[in-house]
Amino acid sequence: MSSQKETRAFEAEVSQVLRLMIHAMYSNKEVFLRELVSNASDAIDKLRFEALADPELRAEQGEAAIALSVDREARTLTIADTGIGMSRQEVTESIGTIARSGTREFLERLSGDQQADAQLIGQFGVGFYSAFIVAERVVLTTRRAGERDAVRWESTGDGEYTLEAAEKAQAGTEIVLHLREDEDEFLEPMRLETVVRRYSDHISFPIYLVEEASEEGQEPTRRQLNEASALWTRSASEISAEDYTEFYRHVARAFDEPLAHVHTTIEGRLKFTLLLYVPSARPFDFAMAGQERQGGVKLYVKRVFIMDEAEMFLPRYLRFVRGVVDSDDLPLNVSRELLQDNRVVRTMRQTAIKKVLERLETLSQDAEAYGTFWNAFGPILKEGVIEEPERKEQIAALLRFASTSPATEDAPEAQQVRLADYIERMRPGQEAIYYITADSYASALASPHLEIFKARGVEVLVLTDAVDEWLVNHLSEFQGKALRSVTRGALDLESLGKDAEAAEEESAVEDAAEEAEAASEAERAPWLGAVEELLGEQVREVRLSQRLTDSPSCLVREEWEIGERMRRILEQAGESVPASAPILELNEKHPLVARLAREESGERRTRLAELLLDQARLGEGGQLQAPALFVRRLNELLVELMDEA
Ligand SMILES: Nc1ncnc2c1ncn2[C@@H]1O[C@H](COP(=O)(O)OP(=O)(O)OP(=O)(O)O)[C@@H](O)[C@H]1O
Repeated sequence: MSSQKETRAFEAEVSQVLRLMIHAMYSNKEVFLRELVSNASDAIDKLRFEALADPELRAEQGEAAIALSVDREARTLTIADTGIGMSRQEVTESIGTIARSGTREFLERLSGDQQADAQLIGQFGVGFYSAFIVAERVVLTTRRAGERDAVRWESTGDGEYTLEAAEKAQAGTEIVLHLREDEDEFLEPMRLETVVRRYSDHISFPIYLVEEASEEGQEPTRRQLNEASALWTRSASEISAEDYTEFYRHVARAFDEPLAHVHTTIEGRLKFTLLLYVPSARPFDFAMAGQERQGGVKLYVKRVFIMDEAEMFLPRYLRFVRGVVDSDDLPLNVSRELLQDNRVVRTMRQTAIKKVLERLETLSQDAEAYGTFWNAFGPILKEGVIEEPERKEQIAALLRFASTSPATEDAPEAQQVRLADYIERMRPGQEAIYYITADSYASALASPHLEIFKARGVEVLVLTDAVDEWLVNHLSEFQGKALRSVTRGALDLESLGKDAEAAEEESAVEDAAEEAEAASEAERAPWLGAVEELLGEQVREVRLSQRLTDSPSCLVREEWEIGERMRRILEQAGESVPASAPILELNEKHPLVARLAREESGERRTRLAELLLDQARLGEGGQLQAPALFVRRLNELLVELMDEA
């Protein structure tokens, strides 16, 4: 390895983030210490873990501790840990670049508006770089445990850094902050103590403040600032709300206020502790589909850190949960493979699921907090209905939907209606829970399929998340009431129930609908057969509609068929979906349909029939194979009508 000093440029984004961060975080500058202590604690965890299997590393372990020391004359604050340290390559990778995918996404979201960006960075956090809020120069010396050579990284945070070989007796990392002019407060022991107690009391290892001796020749003294016992091992009554929050921020690498936590120790045949949190915001790198983060919790075995993102302790649909699980029964040398099919893990997982779902139930009694949760993670929780059929009913009770009878008028599209609310509001005699799936609330509301429901005052749930298409396939009923799509199957008007108060207003609508019903029950009008023939394989059947009151036509599918939206979602995901012809329903009361029924010219009948079919396709958000043809037919018809007028 070269011992020469080399100068390198930061990735362009680093300088950008640094500038922004110093500006944005200044009002809360003390958090730099939390960040550095949090990294130090992670590094000690990692060394302890690696040392389990490696006696050489064990020999290198010093006292697992973090030391803060100040040099008043030099105006420096030093944070030293006895953790795993970093190799030269690790330093370049972790400190010189922005490696975390979340950081990239964060940068993409920057708007250029300083204030908005400042807020964003506040939620995001910046880890190591936060040192530059208070330091004009940072010197990091580190030696990876098991390696001989140490490396020194130095930067003033203005676009470049230097790297050079160094000596370091103890494995670990030492960060010297050369404080900016106005930052003398961080040379004060009292100030450091307050900050450590506020943000880092939960850290499992001792954090010492090393104080210069008051008289020359004397040894420096050291004082422990934090409690230094793993937070989850303490009893809940001894842990303040702030401690819980700061611990969450540490384990989840998050900056929000968690919405809720579960903290429980089970002592029986197995002994384990769970400290699990429900975050209030979705982390930046929490993508919804594709290469999303696995989720999972930190696994400790008898208080020793074993792994991050241990996903086997929670199901996929709870992958937003963060926290720690600590088992007394697993072996310290446990591997990911071993955890996959393990009795201890299964028990811990079942307890975790039960506790988290119960906690969500309690949380749901607080509409505001639950709304925050739902907006961040609702679509993920919905996966539970699909993933875990045994708990389907329990999870379904936690779901919230938008509805045609919104809970709040100013945000009608908000997902706030519980299935139980819906059932409570059902009209007497109404048999099913009706829903419509669509790309947006607005497009759902404009759907012709909703006409009869609107006319009858029947509430319909509006499902706009992609996962809803699967959800409804797996949730065929709730509390004994079937879930039924308004776009599927034959509609039995009786099943919509009656509303005694609105009976009179309804009667006109009902009369019309009943007439249609009578007509469809009576011998099928021959013109329908003729239209069906004209449209050929494009439709399975043409029939009179009970759904429509205003629109002339709509498409309907059978319960078991793949709907138009599901087809689009699957096709976008690159899956081919076998074509199936829908049923075309026509509204006999509509003048265009009436005209179609009595039209004698074969050519005009074809044109009208095709137009009504295309309109129905557009009405459900589908695409026309030949939009130009649709336009031509429409124009021809308009011109003819103008001529007639
Ligand atoms: N004291 C340390 N000892 C060993 N490695 C460290 C230390 N501090 C930082 N690192 C390494 O540098 C990486 C980047 O640290 P940084 O604090 O910038 O981000 P992070 O810890 O990954 O995430 P966050 O921004 O949430 O803190 C860490 O993931 C770790 O690998």
